[in-house]
Amino acid sequence: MITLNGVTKRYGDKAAVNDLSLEIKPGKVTGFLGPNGAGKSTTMRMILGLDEPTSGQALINGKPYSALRHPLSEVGALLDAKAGHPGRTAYHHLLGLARSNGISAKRVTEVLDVVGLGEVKNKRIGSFSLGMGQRLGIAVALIGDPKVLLFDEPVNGLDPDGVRWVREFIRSLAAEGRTVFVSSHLMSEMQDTADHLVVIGRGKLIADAPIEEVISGSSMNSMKVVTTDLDVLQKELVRTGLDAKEHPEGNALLVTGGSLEDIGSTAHRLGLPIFELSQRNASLEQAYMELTAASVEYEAAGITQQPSDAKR
Ligand SMILES: Nc1ncnc2c1ncn2[C@@H]1O[C@H](COP(=O)(O)OP(=O)(O)OP(=O)(O)O)[C@@H](O)[C@H]1O
Repeated sequence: MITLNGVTKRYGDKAAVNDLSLEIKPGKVTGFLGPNGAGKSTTMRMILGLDEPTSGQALINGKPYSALRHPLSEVGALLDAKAGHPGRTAYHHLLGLARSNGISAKRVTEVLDVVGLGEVKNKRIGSFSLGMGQRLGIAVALIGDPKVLLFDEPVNGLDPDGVRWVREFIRSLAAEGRTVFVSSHLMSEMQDTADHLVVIGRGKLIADAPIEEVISGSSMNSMKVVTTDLDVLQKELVRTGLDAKEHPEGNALLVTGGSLEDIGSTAHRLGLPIFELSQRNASLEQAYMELTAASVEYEAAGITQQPSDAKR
């Protein structure tokens, strides 16, 4: 479990992280989202004891990182996959880390197998592809068999096979009951990986909720209805407080702000037959864009963020 109690980090006048309180729970993947400069890396660094909060506390299993007696056995992190001397073999890179932390050489072989690097363990890190480097970074995070794991942009630059492997691996770690906290800018990837989301903007908490709740809160959730008299139905839906307009596909209405039942009962009351009544859920990307629209730090002049097409 990771706990943040009113954590603030100031750089001069600027609060990179502003009074953040959170509990990141075990047994699920918690996605960590926010625009560039929102404070994600700073938050992760404070959890890992690499930055000191200006005020508040960042705790791992109830203790600040500095108070952990065997840190690698309590928390593992993938922050920069390129860390490690290029002339060293994967095995020796991990062995050095294991030895200085009282971890057995057997565990080194074990984690190399777990991440699929067993056969290349005697190759130099410098010859590794990005995907292999990422697997090595994950092996480093796992070396002490910690219950808490942090991954900063773990699929950055990976090919589709690599992305899938990381996603399934991260999910399996949560399924084992570990606390898994993952940051990413790839919304579609987050939608497939995370159970719960924490969204921050300009250092402040914007959302802390199950992923379905974040998506269902989007105004981009819409319904399509097809009937014989679209004008009559549209007027009545608008009169009852729903937003109904012509559907971009034509010969239908696009309705937001109500439920399928609202539309069905209104049509029934008007005696109109329904030929199609369907719901289209927003994507995580659309929900995220709405949530963070007010907190994007650097926006290109003249470009407003438009949620992309609802079709996926
Ligand atoms: N060492 C530092 N000195 C001064 N300002 C800093 C420092 N580290 C971070 N900041 C500022 O704090 C804010 C948060 O940065 P941070 O890197 O945590 O954001 P982020 O959400 O990880 O961004 P990104 O998605 O771009 O990686 C930014 O405005 C950044 O410029």
